[in-house]
Amino acid sequence: MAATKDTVAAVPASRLSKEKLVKTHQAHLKKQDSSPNAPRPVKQPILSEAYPASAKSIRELEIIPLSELRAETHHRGKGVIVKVVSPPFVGAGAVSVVEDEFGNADKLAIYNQADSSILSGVPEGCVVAVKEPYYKNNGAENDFMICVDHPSDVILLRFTDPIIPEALRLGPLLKTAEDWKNAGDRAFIEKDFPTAVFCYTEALEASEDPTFQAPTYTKRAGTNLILGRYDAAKADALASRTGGPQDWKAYYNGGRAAYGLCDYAESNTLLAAALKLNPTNANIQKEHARCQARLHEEATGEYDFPEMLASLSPHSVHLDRGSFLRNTRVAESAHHGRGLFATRDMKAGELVFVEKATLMPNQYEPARASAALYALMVRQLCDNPSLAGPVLDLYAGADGVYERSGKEGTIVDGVPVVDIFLVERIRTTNCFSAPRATVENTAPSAPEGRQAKGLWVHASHMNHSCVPNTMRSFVGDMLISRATRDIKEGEELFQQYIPVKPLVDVRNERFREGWGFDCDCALCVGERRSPEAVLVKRKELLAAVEKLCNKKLPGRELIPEATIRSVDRLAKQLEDAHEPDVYDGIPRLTLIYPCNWLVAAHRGRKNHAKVVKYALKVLRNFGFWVPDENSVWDPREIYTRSGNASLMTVHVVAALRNLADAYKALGHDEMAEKCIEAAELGYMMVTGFKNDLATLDK
Ligand SMILES: C[S@@+](CC[C@H](N)C(=O)[O-])C[C@H]1O[C@@H](n2cnc3c(N)ncnc32)[C@H](O)[C@@H]1O
Repeated sequence: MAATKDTVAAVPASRLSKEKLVKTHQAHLKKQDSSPNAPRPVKQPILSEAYPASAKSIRELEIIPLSELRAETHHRGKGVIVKVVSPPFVGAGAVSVVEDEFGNADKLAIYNQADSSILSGVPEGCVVAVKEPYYKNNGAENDFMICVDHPSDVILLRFTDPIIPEALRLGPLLKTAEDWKNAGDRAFIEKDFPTAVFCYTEALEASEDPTFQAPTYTKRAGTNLILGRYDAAKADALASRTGGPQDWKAYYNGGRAAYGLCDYAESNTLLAAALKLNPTNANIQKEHARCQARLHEEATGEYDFPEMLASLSPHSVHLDRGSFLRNTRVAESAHHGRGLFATRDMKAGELVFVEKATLMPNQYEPARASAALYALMVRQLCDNPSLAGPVLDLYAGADGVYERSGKEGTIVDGVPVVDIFLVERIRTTNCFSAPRATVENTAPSAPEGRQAKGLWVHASHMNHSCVPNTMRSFVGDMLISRATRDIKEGEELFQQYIPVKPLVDVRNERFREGWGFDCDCALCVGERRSPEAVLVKRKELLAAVEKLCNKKLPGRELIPEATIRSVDRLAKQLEDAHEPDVYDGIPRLTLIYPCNWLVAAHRGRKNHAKVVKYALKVLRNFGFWVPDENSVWDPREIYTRSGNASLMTVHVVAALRNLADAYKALGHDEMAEKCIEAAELGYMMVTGFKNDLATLDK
């Protein structure tokens, strides 16, 4: 058990000796050598064990010897400085044997370092500082280790850092700036990019000569670009300028780095400066044109969605596209905290916004998707501190659920403070599941399929409603949001967090568990007006009708008239259990399943008039306006005349399509055509762009 504020844990009576530690470690290393390419698991944080990242500089902490570490204790206000005396054993983290200035040895486990960090493989001989270390038992009685969960709690010290105690000091390994630069070049050629960055940094520290510094900055910029450390690459590129005509390279690299950060406006400025100095350079021209295309998408929302879909492959789900966000803005919400709002009127079906994922790993394996997103979030926050602003600002649960120090994302001791428990809370509260492309999996009966998990910062500001005015879909890592009804400027935009369950208490249980809220949408508020006895009755009738329907599935067999009559009877009872004053203008979700079943059963028997009857009920029960054969109506009116409490789903599209088929069979061609047009508009809301309704059958 961890020591609390009131209890002080004891210093362990005995610990493993250095000899024993090294011997066991070497045995582990031997095993590792025999399977060098084993995949590295991700150690995902357990939120109930959360503790904050150190927000202090190592220079503010009291440095203590390893022998003073207490078991199961977070040593607040303290730090240790140790030399790594073994190669690392690399698994979910990197485990090494370390030694302090007094000759005490211990085990150090460093987790959550990205491959781009030199600390992901903690080189033997380096000296590190662990801030506010967490010391814990490792199973056996005298087996302990320092466990570093937060990546910013461990700092690689430069060899010349005066904080290193005399006994651990090696002095600089290499003498001159030129030596370090050459070492960097060698590491670069060997593709050891983190070491190359380290060596170029030492080279830059060792020389003040601008004619040496400029090309070294250029080298480090290029290496950081390869590592995806775009903030650092941009800073290095700009630092490499000399004021001469060769600066085109600095602007070019800076432009590429800004592009990597999806800051296309800045990228455009830098690339334009590069072009000015070197107008005929084909690489700059190409990057500049690419940047212009992104700016065009951001400004207009013009995308070639079919081409984007066609470009997806198992290796490529990250689309090189800009985000179109200008129809929306973040502002305070009457429902909860911040929300997303319309900045202009939008028509049903129109693009509300299109957002490129802030972070989405190409990992659709259900068992790995969450861990992969978590690992990517940690890596990117370490590698590109400018991301911290938008990502760490996201909602992470009610105040007090997880205390922030306020230092998260700020640079302390040269690295951004990254709190992995906060990252995990933000992930669970804000991430979306995304299929490779929504259109590939829309058949109403299709199983959910493989989904990646991703973070879309802009979309994350949207609150939930069970009867939302927008619908999201995906093509690769692009989230497409479309209006499901006409939206007025200034209106709050809502989305469904998860598919809503028919029973009000069941679905709200999910919202409470996942996000800590009770929904106050028109449907939930309305349904809660039903007396408890009626809620119970509906629950029972729903269970009974589902049981009956599940016995025979209309897609597979011809349903006997007697069974249809039984389902119809129960559906009628269920319908009667909806009070007209409560359900005026809101969906009756418990009726969807039996009505869909009845549509399919009657389709199987070619009872077209009955198909029309029950498909219209499906529309009604999703809260939509129901067209009338005897009146003049426009297909868009399905979405525009339905009030503000309809629930758009692929079942609505399927119902409209079934209606169209049945009307056609009955000789009502005009109704059939209008229903098809309405279905096509609805299918665009569901899939994100215009798609052939026939893909519904795949
Ligand atoms: C992804 S965030 C949405 C943005 C959030 N409102 C903010 O202030 O940043 C999800 C959180 O918003 C809140 N939320 C979302 N929809 C809500 C609703 N309909 N009613 C109350 N709270 C809601 C919940 O606390 C949920 O955990």
